[in-house]
Amino acid sequence: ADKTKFDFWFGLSGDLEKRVQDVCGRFNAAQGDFEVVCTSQGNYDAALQNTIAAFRANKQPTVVQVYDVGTATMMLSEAFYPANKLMTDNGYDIKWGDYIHGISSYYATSKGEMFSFPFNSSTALLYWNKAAFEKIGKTEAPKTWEEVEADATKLKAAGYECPVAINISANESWQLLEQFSALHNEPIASKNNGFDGLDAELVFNKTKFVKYVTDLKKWYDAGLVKIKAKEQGQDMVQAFAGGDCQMIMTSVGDHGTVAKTAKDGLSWDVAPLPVYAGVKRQNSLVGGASLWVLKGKSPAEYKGAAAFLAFIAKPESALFWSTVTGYIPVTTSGFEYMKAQGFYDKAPYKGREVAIASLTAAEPSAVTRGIRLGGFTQIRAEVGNGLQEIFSGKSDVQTAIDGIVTRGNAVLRRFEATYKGKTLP
Ligand SMILES: O=P(O)(O)OC[C@H](O)CO
Repeated sequence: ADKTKFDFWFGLSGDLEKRVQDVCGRFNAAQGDFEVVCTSQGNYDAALQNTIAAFRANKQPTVVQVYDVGTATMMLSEAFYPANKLMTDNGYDIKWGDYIHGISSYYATSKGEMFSFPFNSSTALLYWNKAAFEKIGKTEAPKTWEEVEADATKLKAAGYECPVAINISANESWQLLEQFSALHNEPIASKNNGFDGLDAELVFNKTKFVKYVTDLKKWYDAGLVKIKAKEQGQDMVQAFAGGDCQMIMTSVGDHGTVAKTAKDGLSWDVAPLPVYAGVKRQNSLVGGASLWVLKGKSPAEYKGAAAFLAFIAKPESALFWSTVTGYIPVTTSGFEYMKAQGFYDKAPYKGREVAIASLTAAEPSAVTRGIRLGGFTQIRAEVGNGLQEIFSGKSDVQTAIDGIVTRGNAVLRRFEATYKGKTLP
């Protein structure tokens, strides 16, 4: 019999795009009834925007990967088939309690229902060059921002031209604003980062974030921080893997890519992101994306989607996916299976446990559960614009961050008006 084909659109690109294709290939090889056709949309923003546009034209895929901060937009969109309902309708008994609580709670409704499947979960980490640190007499990564400044100064004096590299596009709102705020237990927005109402307002122009960006700019002016971008030939991950820059902050999802592309002999490791001295470290935010099923497809396609999602949820799939990327397992059974297989005892996977330690450093607070704000793609774009203004010297830090908040709040008010009378589920 002919196989039922269905589409899966996703946001990951580069090496991670190939790894998603590996997962699709494994599913297609594992059974004979369905064929998932997987297509990268280039990045997370595009995956969400293209899906919304396709939905309007009735050309949507059956399954789509939506990043963490797209959750509110999806939940209010009425474009999806709830994951929990899809699985029940197709005869699967998914143990939702098997999903690691900090991960499932990011995506769950206020009643604890799961409308999407956690897939690639991450957090941001500090990647550091051990050999360079040895040159300045250190065997450990800096734990505070004060230490980062001191270490970067010494690295610079020792001849390292790029002690810290950052990217400042919209995407890095994640590390620079969102993760930083969570670690310092500071809100991004009122109403518990939006979880408690569509009338939330951005507040990060009045938090420690302002001091942080002020310091980053000061360190940039002193040559301790360099800005990298793919458009200029090298993004920060490439700069780190190439040994050109000694510290970066990026997703543990990039761990596999760094391991694979690191220049010969590069000695490196990962550590939790630093916090300012005297701050009690909070848990970092769960990053990554979840998988949503869209409305308007045939029963056969839904059967395929359910089989695909059940396949991904298996412990063996967790082991495969985590091994080839850097993403953390999203289920307890996956994590236990990986430990039983000795995964974390082997280099270079050892360091991956740092991500779990960072995510569980404290019981999540009201502002470290996640972010649930509408239109967050546009808000991140505003964060990117504001950072550009600051680092190009066009605007002072406070003025630029006030501007991000004002424009971001306008995005939130438009979203609220679109869904007038509705509340988050
Ligand atoms: O780079 P990722 O996949 O860990 O995702 C980072 C952010 O959570 C995306 O919103």
